[in-house]
Amino acid sequence: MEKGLLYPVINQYRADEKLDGLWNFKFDPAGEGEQQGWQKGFDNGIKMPVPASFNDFFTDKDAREYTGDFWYSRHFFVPDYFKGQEIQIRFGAATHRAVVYVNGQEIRSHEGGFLPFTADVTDAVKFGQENVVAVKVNNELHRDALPAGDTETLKNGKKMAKPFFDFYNYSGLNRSVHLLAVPKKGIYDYSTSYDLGESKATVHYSVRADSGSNVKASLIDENGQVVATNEGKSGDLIVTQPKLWNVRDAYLYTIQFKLLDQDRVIDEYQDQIGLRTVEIKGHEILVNHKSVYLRGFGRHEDSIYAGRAFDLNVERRDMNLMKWIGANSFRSSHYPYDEQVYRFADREGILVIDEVPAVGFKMAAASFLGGLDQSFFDGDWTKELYKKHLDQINDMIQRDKNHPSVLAWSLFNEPDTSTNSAVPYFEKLFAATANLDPEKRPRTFTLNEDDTYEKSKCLKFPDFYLLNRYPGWYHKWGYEISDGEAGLRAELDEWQKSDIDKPIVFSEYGADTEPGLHKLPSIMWSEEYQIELLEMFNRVFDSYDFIRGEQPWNLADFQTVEGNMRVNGNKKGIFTRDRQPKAAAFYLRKRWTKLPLDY
Ligand SMILES: CCC[C@@H]1NC[C@@H](O)[C@H](O)[C@H]1C(=O)O
Repeated sequence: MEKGLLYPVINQYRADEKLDGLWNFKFDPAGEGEQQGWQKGFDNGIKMPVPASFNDFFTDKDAREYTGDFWYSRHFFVPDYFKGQEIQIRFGAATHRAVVYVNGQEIRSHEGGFLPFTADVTDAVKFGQENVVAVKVNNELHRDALPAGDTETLKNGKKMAKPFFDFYNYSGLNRSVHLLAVPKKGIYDYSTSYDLGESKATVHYSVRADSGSNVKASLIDENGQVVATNEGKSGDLIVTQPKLWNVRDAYLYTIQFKLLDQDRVIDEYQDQIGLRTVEIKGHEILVNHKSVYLRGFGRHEDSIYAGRAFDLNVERRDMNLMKWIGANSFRSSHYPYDEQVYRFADREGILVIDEVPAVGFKMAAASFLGGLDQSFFDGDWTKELYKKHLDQINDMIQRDKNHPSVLAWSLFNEPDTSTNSAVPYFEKLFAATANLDPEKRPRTFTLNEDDTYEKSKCLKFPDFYLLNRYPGWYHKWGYEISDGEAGLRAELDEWQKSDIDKPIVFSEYGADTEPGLHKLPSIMWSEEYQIELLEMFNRVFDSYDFIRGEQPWNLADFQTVEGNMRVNGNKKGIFTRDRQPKAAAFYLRKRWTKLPLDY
């Protein structure tokens, strides 16, 4: 668990210098890096862009598919005037694990390829001089790590990733790297929660900072007017006539904390927040006590050239596509996205179901690759897996808890929930995560095809349900789709007859579609069939009032491992991988823009 994951800010107490750009890069298949002294830095090697996945830059298959250790290194200057500050190197993500060295000294290691971590390098840097950072990264997949998979060694001795999940194992320093100088006794974290009254809103805040200091908190509106202040490390900021953060109608306040030692300001942190509440009531999802019907997508951080790297240009385009089509939400399938994505969503009024990379926790996924027939939760890997799983939920909630866009936390994607061993694992995890979020937002996970109402043993845990269902594609496809609809309705009738009084959101459904393939009458893979499948699901959604959301899979086509079921990746996108519309995009836009934006 990280000490603090505050997003970097610049002010008179805090400096932030990005270390993005070309780093030196080397594969280390023989595991000889330390022995060769690479931890002291190296100037030879491939010039590798950061942030980026390394995979798609290469023209040879061994490099693209490389699995194992690989190294990054670059020089960086620490100015003399940073002296007295805590010097940190903050990695937005190193996929999947990393060891950080500065001037040859090992600083720390980190596990988890989709969340930030900070290396305190204060005692290792030379002030007023050039320094060198080296990072050993490893992208192997294991059953006791997130996301789950295996790493096999081929007969030629090369390692190969065998994911239990359907996205390419893009690896590297996928997000920005920052050199930070912050007060040694400063603000480590803050959290907020909200109460909305008739004509006022109360911001309950709490600041984690060095003992012996005090805090002056202020709330500032979009015109720069201070609308509320309070003294104390925790307390209330009360806003009269508040402008609430609403779905697709965002209003952001700046919250500012000044840390005082006696009456001297020693640190300051400012961030943008939105005044809103989230709750589940019966089978309704409520934002500011108003029912919301989710429309949007499962997504991936995925684009050509830089793979899984965060790309501001792609994010801007994706947000515009979602606004154009009439969406109001997305799920960060299947891992926490770059922090800038949530800041985009905060500004655009888009709701996010934030998902931890607990994907592939199902032997069916592994047996897709010849796995075992046991439960995923009674393997010799389960104990270690649980520790990492809880750690990454902790960090995801600690990192993302102050975003108004975050609606809920998804703790798994399509896990095994139908075996007896699943129950104690879920029991323990839901108990351990119950109080991590100061706002107590709903926790959930997606239910795979096999985890139906009658088969799943874990339906008591989630606060609402995310269903991934694929009649019309993985079964009852093509001309049989009418049977697929009948089967889907039969399952939903079971849900309806049950005493379950929680919302259901369809978080995945769809058809692989080759853009430009047209056929009358339709056949699978044609653009016409993708629309017919969506029409079938929408007929079903419109028949059950406890269905409170529709998020087809996926916003855009994305890269996966190669295989006889993938044509250069997963083609279930409503948009192509270069973000152009398939015919289904116009069909969904017609359906969704009929609804009010915030409905
Ligand atoms: C039947 C499981 C469907 C599966 N669900 C998880 C996604 O990550 C995959 O992309 C999707 C697919 O196969 O299209």
